[in-house]
Order: sequence, then structure tokens, then C-alpha cells
Amino acid sequence: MTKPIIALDFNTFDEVQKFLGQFDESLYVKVGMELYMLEGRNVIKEIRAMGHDLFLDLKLHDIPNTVARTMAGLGKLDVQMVNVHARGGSEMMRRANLAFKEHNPDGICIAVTELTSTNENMVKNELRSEISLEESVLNLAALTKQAGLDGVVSSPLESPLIHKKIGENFVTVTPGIRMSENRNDDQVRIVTPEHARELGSNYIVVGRPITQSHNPVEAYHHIKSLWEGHNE
Ligand SMILES: O=C(O)c1cc(=O)[nH]c(=O)n1[C@@H]1O[C@H](COP(=O)(O)O)[C@@H](O)[C@H]1O
Repeated sequence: MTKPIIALDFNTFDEVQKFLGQFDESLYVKVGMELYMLEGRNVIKEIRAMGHDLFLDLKLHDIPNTVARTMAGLGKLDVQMVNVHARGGSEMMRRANLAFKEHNPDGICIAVTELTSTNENMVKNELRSEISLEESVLNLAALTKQAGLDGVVSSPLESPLIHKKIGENFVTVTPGIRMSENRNDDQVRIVTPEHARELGSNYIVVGRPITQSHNPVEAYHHIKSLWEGHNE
């Protein structure tokens, strides 16, 4: 069972150090655009030097050449996982994956399908999609698989369908995790850790329910035990 991935959505490396300093174990953490853009590559090197596994979540989405050249640079960073937006298309994804793995053959490269903050109404009325949200997730997941990537980011709600239609070994990395006592914040398609396990998610990504908790270590261990199925 993989550890819950903790989203380090902080502004400064000081805050990261303060947060990680509370833990006396190695973690799987995620650095997203907020921390990366404000603090840069050194944050990645420092966190890796502390012994934590790292998902670098930059959700790249640009023309294939730009994304491939960026991914080649990220491949040299010794991280465990990176991602792109599946809406960048199959050529962008294929080249991103190859460029990353040329330098990091053991790394995992995945693509974001529909964000967990997206709902059916947005898909239909804002994005003017002719297909449902679930069909869109499945379509983007199929495109991701064809492009040779390892898996997708989706809501846990879509994990069963993705595994059934695309393949059991195709990885689902799933944010939008909340327990009943948590606020939803800006997440729409939310699921509890134990439900995510039942739905077959391969990884869960959890931010504010841990980072904003008055006791982050306790919150992490509670979520981890629910995810691993020890608390039932
Ligand atoms: O790619 C992601 O990690 C991601 C995709 C998505 O669809 N939804 C989503 O919430 N995320 C990220 O997962 C984390 C969730 O954080 P919390 O809502 O605080 O648990 C954030 O860092 C988001 O950027």
C-alpha cells in the first residue's frame, strides 16, 4: 500500500521545514506550482535530501516541444512522479513521457484528466463539452494510455471505471480526499480515504486536511490508517 501523498501547498521553504520537522519518518510529498514557482528547484533538492519521496505536480500544458524540453530538465531532478495535462493531447504527452524517462527511467509520468474541482455543470455550460464528465475522464485516460504514460490524476470516483476500461496496472492518483468532519474547500468530487481504497485508487493526495490541521502528524496517521484499512 502506498503512503498518502501530502500536498505541500505552502508559500515558503521555511513553512515546509516547519511542517516536515514535526515528522520523524519518511513521507511521500507533493510539490505543486505554488511552492515551485515561489521557491524554485532548490526546494526539490532539499526535500529529496531529507529522504522524502516526491511528486512534482506542475501540470504542464503547452506545445509538445516546450513541454518535452521542460520535462527533460525535470527528469534530472530525481523525483518519483511528474504530471502534465491530458488536454495537451497525445503528442505532447508522448514526448513529455519520453523526455522525462530518458533521464529518470524509474519515474512515473501521469496526466491530469478532469480536475477534482470540476463538476458536471462546468463541463457542460462553461467548457461546452458534448460528453459527460465521466466520459471525458475516460476519454482523456484512454488518450493518456495510448501516449504511453503510467496513469492519470482523477477523482477516486472514476478509479473503478479507469481500471476496468484502461487496465488494472494503469495507475490512478486521486486528490479530493476529505473526511466527513473536513470542509470541502474548493474540491467538488470528494471521497473519504477508506472509500478511495475500496474504489481501487493507487495513490491518494491529501493537502489541507493534514497541513491545516491543529495536529498534522495525528491527522496524517489517522488518514493513513483509514487508507490502509486499519481503523475499521
Ligand atoms: O494534480 C493534482 O495533484 C490535483 C489534481 C486535481 O484534479 N485536483 C487536485 O486537488 N490536485 C492537487 O491535489 C491537492 C489537493 O489538496 P487539498 O484539497 O488541500 O487536499 C492540491 O495540491 C491540488 O493542486
